[in-house]
Amino acid sequence: MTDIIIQGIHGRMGRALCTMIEARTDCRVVAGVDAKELPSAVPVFPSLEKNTVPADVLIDFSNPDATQNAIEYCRAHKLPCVICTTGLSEGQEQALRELSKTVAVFKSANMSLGVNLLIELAKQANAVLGTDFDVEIIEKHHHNKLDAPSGTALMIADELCGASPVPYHYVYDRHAERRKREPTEIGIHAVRGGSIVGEHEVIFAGPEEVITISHSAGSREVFANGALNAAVFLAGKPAGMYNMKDLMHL
Ligand SMILES: NC(=O)C1=CN([C@@H]2O[C@H](COP(=O)(O)OP(=O)(O)OC[C@H]3O[C@@H](n4cnc5c(N)ncnc54)[C@H](OP(=O)(O)O)[C@@H]3O)[C@@H](O)[C@H]2O)C=CC1
Ligand SMILES: O=C(O)C1=N[C@H](C(=O)O)C[C@H](O)C1
Repeated sequence: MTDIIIQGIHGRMGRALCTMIEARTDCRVVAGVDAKELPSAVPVFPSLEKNTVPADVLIDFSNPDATQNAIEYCRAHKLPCVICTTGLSEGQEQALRELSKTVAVFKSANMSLGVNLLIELAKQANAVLGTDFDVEIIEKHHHNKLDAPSGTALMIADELCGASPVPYHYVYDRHAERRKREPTEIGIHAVRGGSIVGEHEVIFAGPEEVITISHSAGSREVFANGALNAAVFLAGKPAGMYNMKDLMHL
């Protein structure tokens, strides 16, 4: 049984985690952390520093400031963590890499099986198509999302760059530009509206043909399930940086 603390327990993802965990026998939520005070079945603390409940893993779906607290708390308490919050600064990304030298850290901007498979398919497509095909990424999310572009869009672009000899650079949203597109660009575009859970499209536009690989999340359950699987996977693992490739054996 993996005992989990959820940071951001009263948020959209925190609530989805609490619902999904009820059906599981391999893990349970023992405490939460949230800026909001609301009734809860488990003790909820206003900050991790105030937590008094022992646990095996922390799952973080909050915001970058709270993630910074999680990094410090997990270092001090040697607590493995699953970091799902997006919009982190380069300094915070670096602090997570440092943390992973002493603690097991699982980090993914998208905990769904589908998006992580999409990344592998997109890398394969890019290797075949090369710079004859222009790469553009479009992401769509609900109107309450704070960061743009999405962590997933950036993760897709970073993975394409990492797997390609082409020195790509990113161009965001292409407004007020009057110039021709370069073949070494990856265009990244954000749409915000209504209750869209999360959609990502990778477009390879070539001479006379276009290939589009897309993923649409039907509900937050896909992210919640992925995060719970990651927490169970991570409990007891040695220090290191883990991601969905480790979980999915990609
Ligand atoms: N990796 C993945 O698969 C996914 C990642 N995400 C990412 O997860 C994050 C959270 O998303 P979502 O649940 O939709 O966001 P929400 O805003 O709904 O939830 C975040 C929760 O954290 C609380 N919070 C704010 N500050 C603190 C703090 N200092 N300490 C503790 N809790 C705090 C918020 O309270 P208050 O509202 O009062 O500020 C809120 O209840 C985002 O970065 C999002 O991009 C989302 C879905 C999937
Ligand atoms: O904020 C969200 O909702 C989501 N955020 C993640 C991101 O920024 O990529 C993942 C998912 O698409 C939902």
